[in-house]
Amino acid sequence: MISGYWVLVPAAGIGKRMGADRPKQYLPLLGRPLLSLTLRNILTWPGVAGVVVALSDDDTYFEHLPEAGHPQVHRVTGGAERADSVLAALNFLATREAGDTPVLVHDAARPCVALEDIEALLDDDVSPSALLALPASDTVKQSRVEGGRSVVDSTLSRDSVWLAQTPQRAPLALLHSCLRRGLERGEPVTDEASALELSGHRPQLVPGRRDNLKITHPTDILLAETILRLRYAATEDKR
Ligand SMILES: Nc1ccn([C@@H]2O[C@H](COP(=O)(O)OP(=O)(O)OP(=O)(O)O)[C@@H](O)[C@H]2O)c(=O)n1
Ligand SMILES: C[C@](O)(CO)[C@H](O)COP(=O)(O)O
Repeated sequence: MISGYWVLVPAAGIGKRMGADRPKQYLPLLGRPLLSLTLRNILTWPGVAGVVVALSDDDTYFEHLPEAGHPQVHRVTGGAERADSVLAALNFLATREAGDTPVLVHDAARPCVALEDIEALLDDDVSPSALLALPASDTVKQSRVEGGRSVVDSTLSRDSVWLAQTPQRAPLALLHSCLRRGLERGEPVTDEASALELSGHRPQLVPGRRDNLKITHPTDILLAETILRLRYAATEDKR
């Protein structure tokens, strides 16, 4: 398993789809702010060299998190889109670490990622450019709009359909150059893998667990709390 990698955490979003009274990364899960749970999870991963969190320039919540004072946690100001926030974190890291430094990018909004998934992504046999992803297990429909309604256009083969998750992994200099290039071209870069793909790379897909959900809508809060409650209980039972 690789070590000495850095984890970049885009946490500068506003959570429009959550529709809460604050950015979703600060909503409570089991009584703790979501971002605190995600950072606490990350800081248990084996071999982490440091964490860079990208925050909104008007973020007044982060400084109150216990992880804000952690020596391994650094902060930068994020940007208008997730990719801009990731680029800000890469800019910070590029002045401090060698270009071959492994980097993992992990959404603040994914607190439930399991250690077994992280270990799978960090395995020595995995490509230096890789991502966790959920293989489609339902029938997959392609839609089109007819008469103002979404209707089925076709049914896709699920065998080659995966839902991208995070962390997504790549060497620092490669990700930095690919992301900069994608943004300069105005490409829709919604994850790190798409930036690499646009430059001709083919990141490896590593099967991830379904419980590594991204907290996006209100119902996801309840799902995540249930996942974490069961996980903590299972950990207690092992003691
Ligand atoms: N300008 C942005 C937008 C998003 N993110 C982060 O990227 C992650 C995944 O993005 P998403 O789930 O879309 O979060 P939001 O953009 O906050 O959600 P919404 O699209 O509903 O506003 C989140 O941790 C979010 O904080 C970020 O760092 N900078
Ligand atoms: C990066 C990501 O988690 C992969 O599924 C996802 O794209 C981030 O959420 P967004 O809504 O696209 O910003």
